[in-house]
Amino acid sequence: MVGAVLLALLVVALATLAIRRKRSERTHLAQLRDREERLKLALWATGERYWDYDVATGKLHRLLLDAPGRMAEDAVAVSAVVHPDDHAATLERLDAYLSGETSTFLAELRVADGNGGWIWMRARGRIVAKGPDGRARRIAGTALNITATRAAERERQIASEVLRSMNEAVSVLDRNFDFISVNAAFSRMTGYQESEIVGRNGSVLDSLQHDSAFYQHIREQISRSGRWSGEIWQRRKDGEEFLCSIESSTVHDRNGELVLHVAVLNDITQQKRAEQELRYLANFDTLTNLPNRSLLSDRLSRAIVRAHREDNRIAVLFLDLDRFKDINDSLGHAAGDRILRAAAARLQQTVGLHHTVARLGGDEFTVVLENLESPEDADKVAREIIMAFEAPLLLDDRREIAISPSIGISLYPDHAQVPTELLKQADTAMYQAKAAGRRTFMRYDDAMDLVVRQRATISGALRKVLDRGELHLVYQPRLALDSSRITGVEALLRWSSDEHGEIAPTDFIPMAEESGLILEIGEWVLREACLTLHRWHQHGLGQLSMAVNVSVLQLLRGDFPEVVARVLQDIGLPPSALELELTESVLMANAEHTAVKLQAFRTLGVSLAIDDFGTGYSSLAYLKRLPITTIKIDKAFIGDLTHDPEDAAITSTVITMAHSLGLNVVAEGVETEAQMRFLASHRCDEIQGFWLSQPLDAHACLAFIRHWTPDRLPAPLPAAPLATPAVP
Ligand SMILES: Nc1nc2c(ncn2[C@@H]2O[C@H](COP(=O)(O)O[C@H]3[C@@H](O)[C@H](n4cnc5c(=O)[nH]c(N)nc54)O[C@@H]3COP(=O)(O)O)[C@@H](O)[C@H]2O)c(=O)[nH]1
Repeated sequence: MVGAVLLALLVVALATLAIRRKRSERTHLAQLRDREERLKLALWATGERYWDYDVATGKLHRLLLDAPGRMAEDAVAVSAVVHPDDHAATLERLDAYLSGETSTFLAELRVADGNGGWIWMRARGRIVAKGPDGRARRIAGTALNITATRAAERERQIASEVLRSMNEAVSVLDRNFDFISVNAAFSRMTGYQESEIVGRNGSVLDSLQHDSAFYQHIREQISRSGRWSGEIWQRRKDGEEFLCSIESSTVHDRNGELVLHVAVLNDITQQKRAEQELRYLANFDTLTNLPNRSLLSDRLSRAIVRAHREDNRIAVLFLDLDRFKDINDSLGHAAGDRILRAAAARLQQTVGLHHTVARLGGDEFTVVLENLESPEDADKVAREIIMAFEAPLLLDDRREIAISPSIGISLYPDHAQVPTELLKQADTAMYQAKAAGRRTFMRYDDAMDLVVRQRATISGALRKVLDRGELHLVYQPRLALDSSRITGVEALLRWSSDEHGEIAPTDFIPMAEESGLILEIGEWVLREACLTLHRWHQHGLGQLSMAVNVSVLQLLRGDFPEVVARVLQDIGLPPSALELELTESVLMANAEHTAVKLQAFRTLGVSLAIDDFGTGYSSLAYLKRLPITTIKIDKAFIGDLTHDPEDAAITSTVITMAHSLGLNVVAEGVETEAQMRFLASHRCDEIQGFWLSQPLDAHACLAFIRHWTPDRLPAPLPAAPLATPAVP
């Protein structure tokens, strides 16, 4: 009985155990299935694939999973699925892991995709089983398809390589305009290295040329429209500002969300500067910085359009500096340039910045006055300009120079409607202002055109003057004040034209100089004057000398000393009987060259006089270095000698100084006895002028000299009770 009970209990216990085992096995199986499901889900979710590698056989067991729950398993030889090019590298990785060099097996390799292609996998694994010898038997792990990631990475690498090698500076900024990356060109351009600028805001480049609202506005525009291009000022790391052309575009993600701003920058400062320089050169005169002819005609055209619309009047003032050529020749071109610059500044200062002042070239300037109420307004400005030039121009720290302008005025709509005509008429009026004695202005009128045409006709007639024999000489005697003796005469040229009547030398000599005809005419004068003197010598007046005027062109001509020598020789006149009169400007033109020429005349025995002394810019100290024998004080000083203490002072000083240099002094333009007395009392050597005699033709002059008696001079000469010179 006890046995039966024990047996029954045993059976029950065994049955219970069996049931429990079954239950436990079921639970275990269920857990396994659950884990497997989770593994499948995890593998599916991560995209990873499970693999198990048998080290001894080289077989690879794989779980292939396409969708949750759909898992297949295969076993393949490694060599059959791994790309042959990746074998060696993969085995190296495996060795590194198995030797303990790395803690995990990790390799990227190409694996056959089953369709004849290859996919890139990143495999990771660990030893899951070891043999009794402790060596790895199985390694298991997961593999992830990284084909797309690798392609993207490669694209990213190529893109960044391209960026790096680009000449244009490129920056990538996030949606807040913080820098994410920049290329080397960007660093070169801005001075910021990538490490310094990444994370900082784009505003770090904002310059002070624009206010912050300007930059903010641009950033808003970029955010709104996704694109922006334009030119803005930016600032480099060292603070230097530069003009930058920027092309900015925005990159969006797949959902259309703004991700990045990419900006391509170009430093266009130099390019703009070059453009500006070109524009400047095309429109401005580089010497004075005033508008040039091209910009002037543009501005004048616009002014005409405005004046037409608003029914206004415009004036064009054409201004030329008096005797600028002489100054330029005598003081040199550098000084001439300084005068032009100073004159330009004086002009602009006088008319104000709201009126256009332009330089047309040389010493010609133009002023455009707009909104004039009457023509007299233009006269007023012209007068102001002339007054402004009363004060000398500053040449440099030590030197100043007095120069006056002559101004011609034309008016729109009164005289012309187009810029070229207005300029031409103002030019014509300016010439009339010059002819009227310089340092004055003239308003254009139609009669002036006639004068211009006459000038052209005269200039044409001048070419035939020698052939037609229309030239003749008159002679003005010179008197020595100490001996009351006629010492000689000055030959003065006259033109009696059949067509045009008597033409003054002041009108035709400049034309002859302009055309070069003065060379031929000058030689004729020289020969004619020498012939006359030779005749007079033969008439027993052997002490007389002849002064002949020489123009700059004659002096500069290479063989003038030879011409003079030949004429004297041809005629048989002693060189000492000839005096050449040269103006200061003639002497100062090309001073070095001139000095050599002058010496050649002195070697020949010809005397040299400086004509019109005091009107030029030479000093007696300078003239001392030239082989001059005589100075002729200009009639401008003599005319006012008796009224103007300054002229009296200058004249007496010049006489004293010239004597100290051993020079003979002749006073020109003596018209009154009072002047003659003053000059005699100040020991002037000789006089010439209407008081003694007008210029006379050869016959009359010879008669005058023959009949000259010294009793016309009161003897002894008393000291002149005239203006007291300020300088002894
Ligand atoms: N290169 C050459 N120049 C010449 C020649 N002949 C004359 N000239 C120059 O022409 C300028 C004007 O000369 P002109 O009209 O002959 O006048 C001269 C005199 O008539 C005048 N003069 C003389 N005395 C008086 C006077 O008392 N009062 C007064 N108001 N004028 C007077 O002065 C002129 C003399 O000038 P200068 O030569 O400076 O002595 C004149 O610049 C001539 O030089 C020529 O052949 N070649």
